[in-house]
Amino acid sequence: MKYLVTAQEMKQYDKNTIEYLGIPGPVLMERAALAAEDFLKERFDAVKERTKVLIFAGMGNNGGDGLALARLLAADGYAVAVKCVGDMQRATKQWKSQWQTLQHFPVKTDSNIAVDEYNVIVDALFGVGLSRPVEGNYADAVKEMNKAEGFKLALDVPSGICSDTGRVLGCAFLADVTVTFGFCKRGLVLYPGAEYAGEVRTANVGIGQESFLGQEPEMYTYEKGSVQLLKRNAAGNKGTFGKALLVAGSNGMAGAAILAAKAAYRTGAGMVKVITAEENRQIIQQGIPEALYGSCRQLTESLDWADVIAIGPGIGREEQALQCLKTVVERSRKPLVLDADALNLLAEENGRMLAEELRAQGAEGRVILLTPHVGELSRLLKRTTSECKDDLPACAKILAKRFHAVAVAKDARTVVCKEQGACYLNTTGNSGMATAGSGDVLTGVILGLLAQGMDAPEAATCGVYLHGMAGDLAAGLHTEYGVMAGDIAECLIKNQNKKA
Ligand SMILES: NC(=O)C1=CN([C@@H]2O[C@H](COP(=O)(O)OP(=O)(O)OC[C@H]3O[C@@H](n4cnc5c(N)ncnc54)[C@H](OP(=O)(O)O)[C@@H]3O)[C@@H](O)[C@H]2O)[C@@H](O)CC1
Ligand SMILES: [K+]
Repeated sequence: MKYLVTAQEMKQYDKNTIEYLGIPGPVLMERAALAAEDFLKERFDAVKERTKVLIFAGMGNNGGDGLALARLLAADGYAVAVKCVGDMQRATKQWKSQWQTLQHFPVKTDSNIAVDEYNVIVDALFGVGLSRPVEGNYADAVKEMNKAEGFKLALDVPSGICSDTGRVLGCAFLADVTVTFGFCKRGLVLYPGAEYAGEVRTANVGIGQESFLGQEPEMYTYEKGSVQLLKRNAAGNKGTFGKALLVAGSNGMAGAAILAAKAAYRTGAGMVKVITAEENRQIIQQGIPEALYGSCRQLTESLDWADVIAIGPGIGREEQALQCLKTVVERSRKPLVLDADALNLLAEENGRMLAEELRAQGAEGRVILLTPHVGELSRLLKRTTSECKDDLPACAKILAKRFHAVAVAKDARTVVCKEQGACYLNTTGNSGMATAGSGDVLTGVILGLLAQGMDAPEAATCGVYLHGMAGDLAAGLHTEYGVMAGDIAECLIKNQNKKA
């Protein structure tokens, strides 16, 4: 597990480290600068004589890191220059102290620095202290850095990227690599920040879990290779691995049901039964002969049969779909995944009572998982899609609380939230997965994991991770252009623990 922090959390952990653990701020700053220097040496030591480093320093402690890095590099024999941006009178105490020390080292700091003479550009304008859009001299500096041709390194956060949301505030530095200090910031993983950050290296500067003082970060992700599936019972039979009921596919939408059912099997479910429109019988039985088939009339008895249920992929919004949803909600209390049109129906006026019923069931302890994409989320929360996109974790949390459920908010970086506790942000997957049917596969994956007895939050996080890994494998075979949902289902669980 890897923590992802907000600016406020990071500042609190800095403060705890200094005030409670007794490690002085200048020590942390020195370690931050040393970590950045280590990285540059790893890349450029072999061509040291030809490496000229230009550091743009703001007036906060991020700028202080930049000054400390300039000193370390100069002492190591690199050609270094520093361009200060901002009013030195207003610089932080640590900045001023770094500036004084720097005067004893051969670092160019005068005003006539020609940017095109440097082949490494370091951005130390703003870190977690960015509080408003970048404008004026700062915006000019960002543009100058972006225009320069050299290798681009950001210290802590690319300037202009909001550490919490990954949004661009005004304009932002486009880095090749970001060396971030202590913990990875959320904004380096969320888009568009992730694109501006380039490759992210998280450096240990002496701020660790001891600095939480009981307040853990509210977001985490899985590192590649860290996801564990439930151990399979060698003596098990198909009943051992769970009976998964899938209500999916209206007339003409059999594909959604096939994809989800396939994904549930590929993830390890023992038995999958598909309840779908009568017209789909033949195509389902040909498309996935391993699945049991039932018509909508057999729904009630199938609810008794099932261990876990998913409803939504391809069901449409017609009366029959609403009736199926009503039956699933009212006639069963078994773990339930709601996706696609099941969510749209809940968001509509004639699904309002059903949504209320579901909320009440969630409050009484029914296991509910909701898997909306941004559009479905916006309908459920009655917010615009850009409001949801701009702060997906916050919106997912609202949904989880409203339904006392696990919310899986799907986007380029999918978020999983429970009512209480930390959110999971997924980092596997690629643009190839933005393709029809990809969400149906995810529903099947989560259903398959639930069927095997995984608890709901874990099935959601693990499911999203595995789905993304399968998408990455599929992109390896077909490129991000060529991935189709069926490829994702085919690649499930193959080498899911392959390291990056
Ligand atoms: N604590 C520690 O010991 C450690 C800290 N570390 C480092 O410190 C960094 C955080 O430092 P920080 O808190 O000083 O904030 P930082 O990002 O430098 O910027 C603040 C300055 O920018 C200004 N400002 C903001 N937005 C602006 C805008 N749009 N346009 C113009 N000005 C703007 C803001 O002005 P103000 O808002 O106060 O008017 C203030 O002057 C952190 O990212 C890491 O690199 C590491 O060394 C590890 C140990
Ligand atoms: K920076």
